[in-house]
Amino acid sequence: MFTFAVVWYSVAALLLAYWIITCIYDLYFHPLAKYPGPRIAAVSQLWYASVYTGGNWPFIIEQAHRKYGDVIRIAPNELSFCTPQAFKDIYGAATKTKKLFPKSELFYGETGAKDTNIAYERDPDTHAVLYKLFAPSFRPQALRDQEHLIHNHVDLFVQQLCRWSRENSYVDVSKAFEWLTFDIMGELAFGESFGAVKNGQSHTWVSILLGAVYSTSVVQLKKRLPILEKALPWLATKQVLEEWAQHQAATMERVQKRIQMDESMGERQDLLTHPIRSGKLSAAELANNAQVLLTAGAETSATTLTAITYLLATHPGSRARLADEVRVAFTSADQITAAAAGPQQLPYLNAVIEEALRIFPRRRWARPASPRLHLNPRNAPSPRSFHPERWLVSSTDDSNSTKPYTAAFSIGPRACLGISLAYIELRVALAKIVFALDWELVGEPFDWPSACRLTQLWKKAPLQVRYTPRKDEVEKIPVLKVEEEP
Ligand code: HEM
Repeated sequence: MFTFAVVWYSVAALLLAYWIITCIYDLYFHPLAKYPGPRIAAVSQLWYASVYTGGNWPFIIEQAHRKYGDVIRIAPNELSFCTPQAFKDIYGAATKTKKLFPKSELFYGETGAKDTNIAYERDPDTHAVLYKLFAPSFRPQALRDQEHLIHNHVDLFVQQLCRWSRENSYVDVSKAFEWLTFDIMGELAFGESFGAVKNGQSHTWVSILLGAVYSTSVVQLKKRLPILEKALPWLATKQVLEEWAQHQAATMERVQKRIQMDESMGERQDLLTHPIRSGKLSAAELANNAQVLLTAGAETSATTLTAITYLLATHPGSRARLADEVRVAFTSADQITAAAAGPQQLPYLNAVIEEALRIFPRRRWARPASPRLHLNPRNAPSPRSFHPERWLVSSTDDSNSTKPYTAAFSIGPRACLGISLAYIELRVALAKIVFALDWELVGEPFDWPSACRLTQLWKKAPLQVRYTPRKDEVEKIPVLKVEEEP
């Protein structure tokens, strides 16, 4: 007799049979079956999802590459590569024999007009239009014109590092560098700083942005696990949704203000000057792009500066060598400029920056070649060691050593638009801090990189540092010119 129970059992048995057959197919007959990797990753998205949501993505992917090799299967239809050649093939520009490898739709989801921005846009033609609008603001002359703003922020920051260290006995640099870089990007994109360094605390706009980015990492998985799409409204709390709506409104307000300021800015240019004057983007599109410029530009530089601080504090020999280089090259802090801190002038400072970018690359990327290639021992011997000297090998050296291949800013048509700006910030900030201050970690030593988690962006573990002025140099640094936050 037909009962509901029989129907349910039959449906369950059919589903189970279907699942078993799919697993057998994925494991033995799928076109990717020959690639090694965790067995569970070959048959389901669950491995990927659990690794990603736990924040340990880079560490586990690196371990998996160490265990299984240079090409590994990380999901039923997905491979991860970690060799320089694969990186060049995947990220490089299209050629006569090679098509462009687009950003993955699994990563960015669909982009409609509402979502389009320079970093997320997948369509090459639409991206090219946006690129033409934003690129002029990142050209060398445009950046040179804005460099003095960066100096104002860095000079104030150096003074504040001393003040905070004196008053609180340490500074959590994981936060402090975010204050600095978001203030700089706020000034360069919205025409006004967030005033976080001045006030010694995060601005609400930034806290909500970072909070939302960290807490919505699960959104990244909705294309892989469609069930999440239905569950998302329940996963995000009412408060998060309300805060996010307020944040969007505040972004729009800042952009409207920036548009109104445009005429009074005269010759002065910033990152939005060209897109605004082109008249090709609506206020909503400008706001969306400004937000992505801030996130792409500030969090990345802050993470790199925090990583450099940790690496130098734990490698006193490297710090002493860097201090020697900087303190011999300059007799006062106002001689320090991005050009005067370039690779020809300060090779060791630039080697330190490259080495930190190698060890602690930016977040997970939208295509399958992993930046963990930086930690491939065939690319960089003893890859976990901080060894800036590996960047000082010259092409005329007799030894067999070569510089590692790294691509911290990516390559090809979707490479970082802000690379020159990033180097200006990193060189100026590092040179000025090293010139004026000494520093030491506070508390029990710990492995800071392993305590950080990747949830879309790096969620950095607190890093407590005590700064002390080197002689009287701090007093010589010009005092701040940053406007008060209204
Ligand atoms: C240490 C600092 C930085 C690092 C390591 C870094 C790294 C990267 C990487 C790896 C990408 C490619 C991402 C992908 O393929 O998914 C990228 C894209 C981008 N970055 Fe940066 N970045 C840094 C600083 C900056 C700064 C200061 C800005 C200035 C606003 C910026 C703006 C952008 C933009 C707009 C894109 C998207 C480019 C496009 O798709 O055309 N970045 N960055």
